[in-house]
Amino acid sequence: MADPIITASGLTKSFGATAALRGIDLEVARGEVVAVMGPSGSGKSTLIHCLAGVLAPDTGSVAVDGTELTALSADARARFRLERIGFVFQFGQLLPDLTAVENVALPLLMAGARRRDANERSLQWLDRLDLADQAGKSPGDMSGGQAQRVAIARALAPQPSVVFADEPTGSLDSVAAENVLTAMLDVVRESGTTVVLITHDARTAAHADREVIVRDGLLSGTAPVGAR
Ligand SMILES: Nc1ncnc2c1ncn2[C@@H]1O[C@H](COP(=O)(O)OP(=O)(O)OP(=O)(O)O)[C@@H](O)[C@H]1O
Repeated sequence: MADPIITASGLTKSFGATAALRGIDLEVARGEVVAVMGPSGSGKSTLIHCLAGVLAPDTGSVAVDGTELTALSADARARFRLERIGFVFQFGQLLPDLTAVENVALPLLMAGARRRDANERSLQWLDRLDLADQAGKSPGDMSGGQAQRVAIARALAPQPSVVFADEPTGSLDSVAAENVLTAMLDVVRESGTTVVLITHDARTAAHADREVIVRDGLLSGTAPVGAR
């Protein structure tokens, strides 16, 4: 691969007697959108947690955007995640007492931005996700799809090297899921952000550039979307 932003090799990870990853090699190109699929319990979440530096693998190495994560201390990995990695979860995990604009500004403030700049950038990202009119609302006063788009704005606003998304539309009905996914991928492709997303849904995976299948802790296949 010409310009991989993620290079993982020989990843293994066990939890007690459970071997969650049993030797995974994976490269992801800069700007690529990769869908990770596979049965429940096959190791998908463990894989993206290792790629994102949330978990340290037992063996193997992970490099993201030129930084060897497996050589960093837990503290240094946490700093790296804050500055360079975005996360979107199935349930947005927005802070309920903050407004949309405050939720999106939070990681910018934590990374050292001034409040005024953080608010300005936060508003710009909300606008890009068609949420300008929701900026002052708290998550409880929005639809599930709107709240998920706020979570996406929050993940993208710090301009991370890679966004990891774990079932980002899994809690939404199919119409809302399609809208949220399309909104996310529009801004992702426009900004050239790399995305690795876990999904059980073939329609969601169809929006990616490539599918990667995980089975029993191993990659059982990888193919460009549309090639199957
Ligand atoms: N923190 C943990 N402690 C113990 N076992 C774990 C832990 N995390 C994952 N596992 C086990 O590792 C295996 C892989 O789990 P993982 O969550 O990576 O699978 P998954 O493919 O993401 O599943 P799902 O699609 O259901 O979310 C499973 O057998 C799971 O029970």
